[in-house]
Amino acid sequence: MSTAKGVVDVQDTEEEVAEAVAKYVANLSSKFVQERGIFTVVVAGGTLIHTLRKLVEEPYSKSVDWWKWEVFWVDERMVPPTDKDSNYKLAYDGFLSKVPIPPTNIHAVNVTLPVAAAAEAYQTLIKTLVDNRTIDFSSSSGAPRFDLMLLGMGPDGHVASLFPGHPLLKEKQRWVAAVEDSPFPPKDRVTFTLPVINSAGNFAFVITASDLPEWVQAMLAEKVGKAVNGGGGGGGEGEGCLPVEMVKPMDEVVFGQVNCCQD
Ligand SMILES: O=C(O)[C@H](O)[C@@H](O)[C@H](O)[C@H](O)COP(=O)(O)O
Repeated sequence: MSTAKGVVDVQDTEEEVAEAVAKYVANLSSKFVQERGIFTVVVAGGTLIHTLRKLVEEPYSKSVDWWKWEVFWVDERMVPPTDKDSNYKLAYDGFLSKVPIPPTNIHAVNVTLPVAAAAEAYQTLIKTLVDNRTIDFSSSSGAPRFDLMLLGMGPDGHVASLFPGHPLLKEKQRWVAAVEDSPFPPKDRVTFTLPVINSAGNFAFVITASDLPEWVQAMLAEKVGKAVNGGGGGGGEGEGCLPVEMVKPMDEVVFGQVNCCQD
């Protein structure tokens, strides 16, 4: 799997998407472990974790150097880590509990704090890890550069907990922000902002839902078309611009199925 800019990997089935994603992540893991001795990975909630299942099966469960992984969340819902809505629980049950990543390398949002304090604490943690070079830094954007960001897209075009029309889409300074009015429950969330998402060293959209509304499919097909042509996507910051359209990292791979991201 190439990691060149604007790769689109459309498979026939979800099973094949899961295979392709596992191979892509395992390859990047070995590249970064070799180059940096560390692999910083950001995950989302949603169906992504289920799609990652092949990565925790053989051969990858044995070949990946899990001890070098540092794991983060692009967004978290402010519920206890035992709650069915917790992104931590989702990732722990489906992924993290199955591989030997040291617990100290698993960086969850502190959901015991009030949401604004939790966002600030997560940003402080990330700053500390940038300062000690665990997380790479993009001098061009001034934001952390995670080695890999694995994201999904919501049915309304939301990414992380950045929702259509939300003022946080214009955030330029903060790396992590609190959301207290999520249109999907729970209302309180902590999320990375676009400057961090767009600074990712490698970025993959993993989109396997087949029930996306037609207008979202059309928008995605357009984004995919732009990626195929090597562009970073169009769209500006104007009103009505979907969060997914505002995601423009340097190296983007879109994984999808034939029935989800093609016209
Ligand atoms: O906490 C969240 O809600 C997620 O991080 C969110 O951004 C998710 O990735 C999308 O909603 C896609 O979800 P699906 O993969 O379930 O479509």
